[in-house]
Amino acid sequence: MANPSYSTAIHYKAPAKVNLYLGVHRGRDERGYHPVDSIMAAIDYCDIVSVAPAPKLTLACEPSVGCIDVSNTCWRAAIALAKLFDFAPNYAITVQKHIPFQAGLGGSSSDAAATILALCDFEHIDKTDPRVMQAARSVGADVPFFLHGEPSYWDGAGNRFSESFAQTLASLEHAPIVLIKPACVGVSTPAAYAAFDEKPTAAAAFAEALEAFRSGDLRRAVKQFSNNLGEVACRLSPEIQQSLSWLRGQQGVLASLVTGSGSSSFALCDSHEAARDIALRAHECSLHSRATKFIMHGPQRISQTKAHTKGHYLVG
Ligand SMILES: C[C@@](CO)(OP(=O)(O)O)[C@H](O)COP(=O)(O)OP(=O)(O)OC[C@H]1O[C@@H](n2ccc(N)nc2=O)[C@H](O)[C@@H]1O
Ligand SMILES: Nc1ncnc2c1ncn2[C@@H]1O[C@H](COP(=O)(O)OP(=O)(O)O)[C@@H](O)[C@H]1O
Repeated sequence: MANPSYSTAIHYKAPAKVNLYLGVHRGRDERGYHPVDSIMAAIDYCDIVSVAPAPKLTLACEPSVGCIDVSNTCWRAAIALAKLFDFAPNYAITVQKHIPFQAGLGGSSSDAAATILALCDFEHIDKTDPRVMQAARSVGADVPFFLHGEPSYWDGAGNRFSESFAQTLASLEHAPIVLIKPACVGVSTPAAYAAFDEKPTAAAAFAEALEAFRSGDLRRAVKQFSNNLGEVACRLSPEIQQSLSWLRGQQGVLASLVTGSGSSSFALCDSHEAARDIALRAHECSLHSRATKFIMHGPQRISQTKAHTKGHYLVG
């Protein structure tokens, strides 16, 4: 693994997301993207992205995600930002992967956003410059969300900021969440959208959901949690449907849903204890699980000590 000099490296914690509402609509735009209404929130389950100056652009992921070049979102993010701001992307990027991939948790999008933010630090780029968002958008639909990081509504292809719920959903901060994922089951995002095209399912009424999220009443908002791409994921894999049904039957669950294109599902719980108990029981049922909490921000810079302590990374 390429090892950036930790004395000069910048480290970011890159959090995962869940979709609280996802409505996918028929049709594709000129880039092949479906129109969506997406309400996302970040959770405290993080990769660590480290960036250091180097003779040329290099990338390493540990453990491997099977792509360390142009097919990796961090690589694409570095190239896109460098082109827009006219600098040479001579940096070594390393990613400590903790967020499972093909899981609907947006790990690769968050890694890309963290890469962009670290390069902005090195290159003294104003992070509010619209070209920073442009670079994010060019890498993937969910990358712009991570530059904001607060619970928010995105439309277009899911990459156009529409509305923040940071104020109305302030009570979501630190709220308990449990994630579960059938072992060895992943869903490719393009495959999920292709399966949607074959047999589109209608999105839940969005106007009602939007009103509930705006109301500031979390109990009202949770009743509107919905994801029509999750239905597609359940169709593609019976294990996802089974794990979601299992989750729905657990004590302390306020609302549960497949996130994004799957394969993870999540539940907002009535206590951290309930979330931890569900995670333990899921583990006993051979499901991957993680109890954690909602956060109100995207990737955040962390100190060298936190990022790299004798090879162990402090996460979540
Ligand atoms: C489904 C969602 C929900 O948040 O997330 P994940 O499940 O991947 O986490 C997103 O729409 C995924 O966003 P992201 O993972 O960034 O997708 P991208 O890499 O940009 O796109 C991968 C492919 O998915 C399809 N795609 C993506 C977004 C969209 N609005 N319509 C699409 O049809 C396209 O085929 C595209 O080529
Ligand atoms: N930085 C990255 N981390 C993880 N996967 C990546 C990365 N860059 C590209 N990929 C590719 O993207 C695919 C899924 O990305 P991911 O964001 O984890 O999907 P999802 O959000 O649906 O879980 C992986 O199978 C992998 O091949």
